Amino acid sequence: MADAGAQINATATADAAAAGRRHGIAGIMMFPEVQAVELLIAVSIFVAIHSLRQRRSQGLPSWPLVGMLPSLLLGLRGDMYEWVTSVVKSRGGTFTFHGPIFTNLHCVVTADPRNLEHLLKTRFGNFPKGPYFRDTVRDLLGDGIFGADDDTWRTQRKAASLEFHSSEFRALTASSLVELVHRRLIPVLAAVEEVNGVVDLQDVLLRLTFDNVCLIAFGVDPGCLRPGLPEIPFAKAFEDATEATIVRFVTPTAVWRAMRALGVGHERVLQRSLAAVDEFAYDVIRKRRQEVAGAAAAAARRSDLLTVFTKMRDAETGAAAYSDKFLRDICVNFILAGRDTSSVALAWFFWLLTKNPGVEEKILDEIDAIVAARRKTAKGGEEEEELVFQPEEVKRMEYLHAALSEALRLYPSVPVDHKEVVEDEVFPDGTVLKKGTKVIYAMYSMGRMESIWGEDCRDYKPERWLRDGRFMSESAYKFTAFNGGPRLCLGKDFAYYQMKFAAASILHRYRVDVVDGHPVAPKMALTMYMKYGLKVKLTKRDKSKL
Ligand code: HEM
Repeated sequence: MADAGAQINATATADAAAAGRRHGIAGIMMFPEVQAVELLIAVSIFVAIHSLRQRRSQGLPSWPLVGMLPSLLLGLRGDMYEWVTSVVKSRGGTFTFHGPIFTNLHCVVTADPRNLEHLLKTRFGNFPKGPYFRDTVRDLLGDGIFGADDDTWRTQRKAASLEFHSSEFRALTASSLVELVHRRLIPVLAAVEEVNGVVDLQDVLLRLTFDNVCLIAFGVDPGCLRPGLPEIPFAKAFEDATEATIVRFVTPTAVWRAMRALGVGHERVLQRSLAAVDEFAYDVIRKRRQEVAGAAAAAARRSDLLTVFTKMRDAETGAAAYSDKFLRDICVNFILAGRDTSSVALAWFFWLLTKNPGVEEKILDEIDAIVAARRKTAKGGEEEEELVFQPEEVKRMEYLHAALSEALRLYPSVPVDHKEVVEDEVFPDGTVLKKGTKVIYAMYSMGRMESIWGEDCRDYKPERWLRDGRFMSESAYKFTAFNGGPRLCLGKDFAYYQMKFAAASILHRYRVDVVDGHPVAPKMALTMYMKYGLKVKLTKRDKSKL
């Protein structure tokens, strides 16, 4: 055998030498070219076979070194959410994304309700937010509920849950909304209507919910929603800090850490805006502690989260249960959770109404019936100066509830969410998950799966939520806009109340028309903003109809 090998080698060397002799200097130079071409052909065949195999197994071509990144980049050029939807659908609900080597882009993406139930409820403990998420958001969110797991999360969840279900808190949410909608939102819209102007409704709604959630979390009104729509330093700092934090998710960890250490780029913006957020937060906390310590009448009346948590005492020592830093984290997390979610949902809802006038008619009929019933029972037929919807009336708006749920099904405020696998696991659909795998669940895609909602899944049909005219909720693992299981959105009831109150108050007074030609598209962010806002014109309704 050794001899045969040696003979082949000798023949090859002789052939090569002959080729070199035949071509002289040129032959010597050509020889490496021949090798390069052969190598290129070999690599091309390998890539083609590999890519075809991957195309079959994952629905996307996967290339050596860069994995599926080229497809992702192509997807990012268009509508990212639609791209994910098409891929996830082609794979029957779940697919594995292979990112480039040495990156943290590998993940499993799922839109299968069975997997969602497994992940959010059945095996909840095996799918925490995880250290990657926590480390990335820690500068902004600290140990607050959004990034926390285990006991840190449980303690806050329990305390906040008690508070969210208390009658004082409900009263606060109702009264703060009356104040914001009637003293601020309606006057701002009236001013626009009077001059036949155009306004970005998404911006107005974002201001409304930012002020509202600050009132609930801090007991302080930043005043974003005011005539002239002024820029408020705290709101601006909060927005900048959130955006700079999001950039970290698409930047390799070592890179943003280095940028943070050097104080450059987005990290510089983050540091500056965090300083402004903290200055505002610690100032409010200091004053509130003084108020609580002095047993001031004002503190006794307050039921915002900050006051409630400030009053909590350690059972053994009787000292304040929470540090200033922890109080800051609690408030910042609630503001993040509640500031944009309801407003972007409302923006999509108003846009859907302009496309579906039949739905708007039904909402108006429902509101008209409620208003008519109130007028019938009003003593001596007295007319109110201004119609303010009462909590029990808002509760009776079942069609509106369905129309908002349907908007959230198609445009969930949180379009995708993420978890990390602690121990090796298998999803109910058979997908194998290795320890440390990131799992993305695609809420936006779930609203567009025929397998979940039927052939008409892309149609806006509030009726799918109604049985005999009453709203019927869906499984949280099918309609995942509010998450599900132990981490179900804490603000869900409040958000519905807020959205219904604001929507009914606007629709009762104004017809909202999107400006002709205004482009509507989702922005690629952690929240489902409209990329270009929602430019609208308003027309006063004819009240004599009522
Ligand atoms: C339409 C409006 C809203 C939607 C669609 C929504 C959706 C969600 C989703 C998807 C999550 C899970 C996030 C995650 O774990 O990564 C969540 C969590 C949460 N939401 Fe909401 N939310 C809304 C409004 C609100 C409001 C107004 C508040 C409070 C004022 C709020 C408070 C929270 C809190 C505290 C959590 C964390 C729960 C936990 O981790 O235990 N949400 N929400």
